[in-house]
Amino acid sequence: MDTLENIKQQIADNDILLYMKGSPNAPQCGFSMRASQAIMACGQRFAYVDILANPDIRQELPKYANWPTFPQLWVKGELIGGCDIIMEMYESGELKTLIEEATKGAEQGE
Ligand SMILES: N[C@@H](CCC(=O)N[C@@H](CS)C(=O)NCC(=O)O)C(=O)O
Ligand code: FES
Repeated sequence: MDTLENIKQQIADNDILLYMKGSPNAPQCGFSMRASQAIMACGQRFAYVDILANPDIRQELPKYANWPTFPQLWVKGELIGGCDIIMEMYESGELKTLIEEATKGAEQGE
């Protein structure tokens, strides 16, 4: 599968998906660390892709997303944003609501 198809598949298959540097348990950059910790604090399972281990995705996703940096949080096929937006939404409580809503859909078998 080519990289763009792979990206589209990942976004379609995972209701909550974080593209990041490293993993939630071993983030490789402060921006990815803060973003993954905020999402973990919302208490739901989420998928992630380590873009340091996938340089083709690191190169292609910013063009597809029209968003130049990592991390990138995608919920239900839509780009939510990067670290700044994730932290703002976390602090206002919006992130928890968004993540919980996205998980509810999955439980109903959508
Ligand atoms: N203000 C950004 C900070 C993220 C950022 O600047 N990321 C940089 C450094 S980790 C990046 O992804 N650069 C492109 C790259 O490393 O491929 C946000 O809110 O997410
Ligand atoms: S890897 Fe240097 S700022 Fe993210």
